[in-house]
Amino acid sequence: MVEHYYRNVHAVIFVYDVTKMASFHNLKMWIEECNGHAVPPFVPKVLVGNKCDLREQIQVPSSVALKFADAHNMLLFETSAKDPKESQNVESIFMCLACRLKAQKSLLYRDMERQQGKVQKLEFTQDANKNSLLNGGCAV
Ligand SMILES: Nc1nc2c(ncn2[C@@H]2O[C@H](COP(=O)(O)OP(=O)(O)OP(=O)(O)O)[C@@H](O)[C@H]2O)c(=O)[nH]1
Repeated sequence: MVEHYYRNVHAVIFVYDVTKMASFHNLKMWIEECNGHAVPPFVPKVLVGNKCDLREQIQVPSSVALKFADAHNMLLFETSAKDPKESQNVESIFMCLACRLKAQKSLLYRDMERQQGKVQKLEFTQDANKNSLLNGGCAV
C-alpha cells in the first residue's frame, strides 16, 4: 500500500508541527523512508513547519529548521493552516513546486529535442516555443 504513494511521485512535502519537537525529529525517519523507496534526487522536496500561529508554543526555532532544510537541500516554509495572515505561505509552497516542476520539464524537453537534433530547427522556426524550450527559469 505504501509503495503506491511513492510510485511516479512528482514532488514531496515534508510537514512537521512547529509546536512539537518530536514531529521535527521524525523528519529524519520520513526522509529515510522516502529515500528507501528510491524517490529520485531530482524530485523537488520542500520542508513545511505548520502551526506557526501558535507563537507561545513554538518548540522548533526557525534557525534550527533552516539548518536542517539546508542540509537536505530543501526550501523551508513556515505556515499556518488556521491563521489567514500566514496562509499565503501555503500557496507559496505549491507555486514553488509548480515552478520547479515546470522548469524541470522544460529542461527535460530541451534535452530530448537536443538528442533528436531538433533544437536548432525550433530556434529558427518557432519563436513562441523558443522561450519555453530554452528558459529553465520561473516567470511566476
Ligand atoms: N492552530 C493551528 N491548528 C492547526 C493548524 N493546522 C492544523 N491544526 C489543528 O491541529 C489538529 C490536527 O489537525 P490534522 O489536520 O488532523 O493534522 P494531523 O497531522 O492529523 O494531527 P496532529 O499531528 O495532531 O497535528 C486539528 O485540530 C487542526 O485544526 C495550524 O496551522 N494552526
